Amino acid sequence: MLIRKACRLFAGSRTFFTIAFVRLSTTSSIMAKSKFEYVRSFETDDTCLRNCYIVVRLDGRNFHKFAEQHKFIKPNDDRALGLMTRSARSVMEELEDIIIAYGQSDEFSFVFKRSSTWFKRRASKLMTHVASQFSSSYVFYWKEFFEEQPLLYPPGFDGRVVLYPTNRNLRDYLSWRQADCHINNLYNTVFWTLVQKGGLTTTQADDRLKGTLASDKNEILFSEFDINYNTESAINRKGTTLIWEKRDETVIKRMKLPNEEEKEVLVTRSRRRVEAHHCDIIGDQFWDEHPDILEDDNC
Ligand SMILES: Nc1nc2c(ncn2[C@@H]2O[C@H](COP(=O)(O)OP(=O)(O)OP(=O)(O)O)[C@@H](O)[C@H]2O)c(=O)[nH]1
Ligand SMILES: [Mg+2]
Ligand SMILES: [Mg+2]
Repeated sequence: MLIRKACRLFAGSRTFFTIAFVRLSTTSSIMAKSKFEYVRSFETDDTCLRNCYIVVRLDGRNFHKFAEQHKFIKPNDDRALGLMTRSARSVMEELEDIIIAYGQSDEFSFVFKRSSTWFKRRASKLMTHVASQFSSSYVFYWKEFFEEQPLLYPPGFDGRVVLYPTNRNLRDYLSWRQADCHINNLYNTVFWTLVQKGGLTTTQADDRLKGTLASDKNEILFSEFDINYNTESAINRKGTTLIWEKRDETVIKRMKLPNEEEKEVLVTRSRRRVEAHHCDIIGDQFWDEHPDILEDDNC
């Protein structure tokens, strides 16, 4: 009522209207904010424990079907592995504090350094950033690897966060993933060799391999197909490990010194780059050769 009167009195004064409107709307939005703000307390604290390595592992959703529909080569498709590695590289380059990543098949694990304070160590933020950067990169770079094969539908990746307090725990985690790569790849290699070269049906190949040990599988490959498993592609046997490494880079620069003509000079500088390795990470050699990856347990 009072406001309406005041409005009539000051009709024509734009300033008054503006001030009154701003005051009213501010008051009501403050009231609304305080009324609704309690919902924030429903958010749970998902801060990762300090001094632990934070591992985010992604895995392709229903990639059995995705691989069939996109005609992935069996048992290993270099295009698919290349695209996974390209996407993981993009995650490492875009997101801070990832010291090492390990991938095989449709999965990739990313390890954040122990002392990372990125996103206040909030598990959900870390995981969703990794998953979304990886997924969008997978789609973005698809054509670079699959050329004529169209992407038929948007792929998805699930994510989980696991904390490892000691260097031994972290190394054992990575060893577990590499052992999984080895077991699956040996099985898949023999299975598809029996089918593709041995003429067995998939059911017959499955039956033939029931109860066999790794040594039996190696023997089948060697004696029946002349294949030495140890000389098969390291990417497939060992998976892909990505780490940051310093490399010297030489570029040509045009320079002009006072009282001299402009000339081209070679400039060498050291740059950090994500490098891929396809080697054993279970033994000590890799870790001895790259002592900067792990932080001291006693820090
Ligand atoms: N042909 C072929 N298939 C692949 C390749 N890489 C991954 N795959 C497929 O992706 C699957 C990945 O296995 P899982 O992650 O255990 O299973 P999934 O079907 O993705 O199911 P969820 O992860 O539970 O959603 C494999 O079983 C293969 O069918 C490849 O290079 N070639
Ligand atoms: Mg999967
Ligand atoms: Mg998987």
